[in-house]
Amino acid sequence: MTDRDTGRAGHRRAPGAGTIAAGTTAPIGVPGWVIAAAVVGTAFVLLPLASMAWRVNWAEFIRLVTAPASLDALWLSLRTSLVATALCVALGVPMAIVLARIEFAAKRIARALVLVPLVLPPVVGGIALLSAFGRQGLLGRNLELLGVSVAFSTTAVVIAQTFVALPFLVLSLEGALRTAGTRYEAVAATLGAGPTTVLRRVTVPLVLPAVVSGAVLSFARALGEFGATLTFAGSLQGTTRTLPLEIYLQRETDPDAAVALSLVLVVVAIIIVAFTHGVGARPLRGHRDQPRRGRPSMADRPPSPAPAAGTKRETRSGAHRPPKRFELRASVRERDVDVELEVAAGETVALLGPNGAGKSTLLALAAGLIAADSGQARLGDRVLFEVDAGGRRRARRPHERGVALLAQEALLFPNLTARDNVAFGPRSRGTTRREARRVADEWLGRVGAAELADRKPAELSGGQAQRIAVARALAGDPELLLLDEPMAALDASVVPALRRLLRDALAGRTTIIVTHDALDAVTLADRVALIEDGRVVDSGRTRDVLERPTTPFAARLAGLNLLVGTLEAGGAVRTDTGDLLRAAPSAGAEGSAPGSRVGVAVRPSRVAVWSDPPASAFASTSGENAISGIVNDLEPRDDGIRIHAGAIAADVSPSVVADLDLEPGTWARFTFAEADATYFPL
Ligand SMILES: Nc1ncnc2c1ncn2[C@@H]1O[C@H](COP(=O)(O)OP(=O)(O)OP(=O)(O)O)[C@@H](O)[C@H]1O
Repeated sequence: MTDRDTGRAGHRRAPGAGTIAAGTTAPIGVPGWVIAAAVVGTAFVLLPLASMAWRVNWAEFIRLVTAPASLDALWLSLRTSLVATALCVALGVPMAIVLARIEFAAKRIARALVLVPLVLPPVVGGIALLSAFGRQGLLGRNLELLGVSVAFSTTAVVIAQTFVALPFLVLSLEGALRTAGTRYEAVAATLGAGPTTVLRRVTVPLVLPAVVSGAVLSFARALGEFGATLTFAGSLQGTTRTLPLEIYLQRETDPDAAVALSLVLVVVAIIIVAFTHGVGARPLRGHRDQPRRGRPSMADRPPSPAPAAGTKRETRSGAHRPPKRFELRASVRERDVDVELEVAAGETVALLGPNGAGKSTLLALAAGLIAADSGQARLGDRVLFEVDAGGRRRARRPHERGVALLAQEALLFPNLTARDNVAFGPRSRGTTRREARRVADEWLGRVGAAELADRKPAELSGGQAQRIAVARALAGDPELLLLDEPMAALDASVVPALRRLLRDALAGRTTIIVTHDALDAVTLADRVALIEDGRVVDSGRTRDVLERPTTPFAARLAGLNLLVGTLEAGGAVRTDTGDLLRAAPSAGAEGSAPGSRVGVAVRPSRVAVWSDPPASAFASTSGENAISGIVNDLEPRDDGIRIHAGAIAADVSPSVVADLDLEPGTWARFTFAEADATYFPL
């Protein structure tokens, strides 16, 4: 059964959770022939290198590699490769960011062209460079007029090396950026960070290992560059004759020197590869999936409870900006979402709906993470976005909205400590470093995480990380707080403490909380809005919506059966499936006219189950309501078994299921008393 069917939160796996833990080897073995082929492959790579080491004239080695011409070449190679690497980083990082983060029409073509030098024979690259920068080249011709001669200079060596090495950096960094995704960047923007701050404090630190390994690979490629350099820069000792060129020349005149210098290059290559693997193997991690072993620290325990309070309104929330009213009316055609929602100043609205209903889309519209095709949103008297009749869009960017988003996962920035994570919002909004840290410490104290301030996210459990994420979202004092299933990814044991924390923190704040859990709606929200198939289908006081569900989803959420039908004269209800039911009118339903559409609600625990009904007149003679149907699901529950048959469900004990021999496909009769059912207008 799916979440959509039940309307309840599906169990979401913690990242990395699984039968075989990440990092372990699956105990299924590897076929012997694969191992044999791998050994042959390894020998194929190592044999030439080992042979070269064997050929080296060790007695003369030092003299050969320290000859003036060799040292000149080595020194030139190192200098030019370093400069080329710096150029690769300076040009390649922006190129990779544009390719990974911006959608534009000719993107595939642009990517293919950028990567061409990777597959081009280097000599062809050299000719291309001559065509651009040579004396008669497209640019070179003009440079010559200015007295600048590029070809056959050390500058030409750097250009040739950069030309062939740049794709390595772009390729590895673009892949890393795609893998990292944009979720951290979206969170940073909603905390108030502008694009440059997001790039500097979030994106680059996240992919730093890829930048470093890409740079090292580029350096290695630059160091080994031969064909393009020879064609474009020539072979002038001390000016353009790099180590590979020197080796090539020496091969004719002094083979021992060529082999010795080759070995030097091999050693440099091995060091580079080892270093790249070391860096690449250490990706930045988010929080741990499991709590630390050993004695639980204070911070592993739930935070101290909020001050005793009767209702959400009465709880203390600390000083913050006056709350603002939020209004949204928007459509997103691609997702078939067309929603309208208002949240009063200081109110918390729980947004409930089945999977794919449009809840996250609504939050993304409010946060500015996706664009609407029509409509507008306002926060107080500020317009967040507006699409006019002609389709022209005016929108504040996410960091200009004063809207904070707390997602299912904490998404703490892995490179920052807990304190710096919480200080991120205030810092992004221009607060001094000192003040931001003070605010961060205050919030960490409020969420019961003061002693975690200096830990990195990788040293936190999921519950701890989410508490710090709450502090981070609130430290920037947002005018609208968006919570996207903030407890869905957490272990059940830490949920009550976080719910208490939120209950305190949300008081007096304009908040939308997406949840699958009716308990969240009851304990945290003033009002609920139900969203189904991209439309808000119902909204109202939490109690009212749950007591008088108007859709099957809402009924399931409230743990009620909902039988929809038409009111008949005399107060009975004829359901859409033809059953005649008697139920008490709910408050406000007394005046309903015959022929009006009504819903009948009854708790599954008040429904009795019988084996296949022979007596069709049972209902009218016994005073009980009766519905017959084919059992389509048996659902284990904490206190028994829920039997589903079409629109009705009944909670019974396992012994009843055994006695009646119930299983999917069998007929059963479901009965309930008139006094246990209420009807209300739809
Ligand atoms: N990135 C996307 N591109 C295109 N369509 C999307 C994208 N994300 C969601 N959708 C579609 O938009 C609709 C609304 O999805 P949304 O994620 O807002 O639902 P939801 O109520 O948040 O669901 P869930 O409870 O599963 O998170 C769905 O039909 C979904 O398939």
